[in-house]
Amino acid sequence: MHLEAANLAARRGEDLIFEGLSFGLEAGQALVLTGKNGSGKSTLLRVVAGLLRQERGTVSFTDSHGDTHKRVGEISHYLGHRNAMKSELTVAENLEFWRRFLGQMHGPSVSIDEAAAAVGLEGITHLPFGYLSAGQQRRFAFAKLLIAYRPVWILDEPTAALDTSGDRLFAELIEAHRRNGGIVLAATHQPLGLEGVQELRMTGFAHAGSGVWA
Ligand SMILES: Nc1ncnc2c1ncn2[C@@H]1O[C@H](COP(=O)(O)OP(=O)(O)OP(=O)(O)O)[C@@H](O)[C@H]1O
Repeated sequence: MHLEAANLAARRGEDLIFEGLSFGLEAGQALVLTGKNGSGKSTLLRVVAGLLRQERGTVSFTDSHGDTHKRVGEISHYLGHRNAMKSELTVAENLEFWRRFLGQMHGPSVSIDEAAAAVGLEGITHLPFGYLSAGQQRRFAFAKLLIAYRPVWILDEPTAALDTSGDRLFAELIEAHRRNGGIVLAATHQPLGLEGVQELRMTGFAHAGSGVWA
């Protein structure tokens, strides 16, 4: 399994945000994007997820059978700044919608109740999503990743609005995904507490450098 980005460039409006950006991730590996506000982290994640068209370059995913997919969004979960849930539907209705919409790929997935328990919120899936606190909403947005398997997780500020126990819990769920051979690409302003991840420091306006997470 392999996620490959080669020579990517992306533009927002008139500005070239980055160019010549390449990385490769094998099963179990994670890449964390860091950098100041506006440096292009969300832009890169959206390009990889297929939500934004790149100016140049390619993104591809090769599965465990050696088949290459150009539409990485189809084999990915994308957790953006917004939670992608309807406020007026219950948590269970929202997650059921996503389960049906996403369909099942071969790989580990759990029931809605199990996913709620995994994010520490069992027993409240009957509530409208809009009734929940910001942290509870973020936890259920993350539960979406557990109910339908996708090998690649693309996460934009996944721990925004979370308390300390939520931070730890998300780190454990991400690590479990990696242990199962999953690939993670995440943007963050704070360390996610993940083991052995690579870091890509985004600098914006076509200057990006890479290093190793300290
Ligand atoms: N729709 C848009 N049209 C024009 N410019 C945009 C658009 N969206 C983002 N930008 C610009 O692209 C640049 C990169 O934005 P991006 O959201 O990728 O940054 P980021 O590193 O994720 O920031 P943050 O840490 O604040 O989330 C910024 O200068 C931003 O103003």
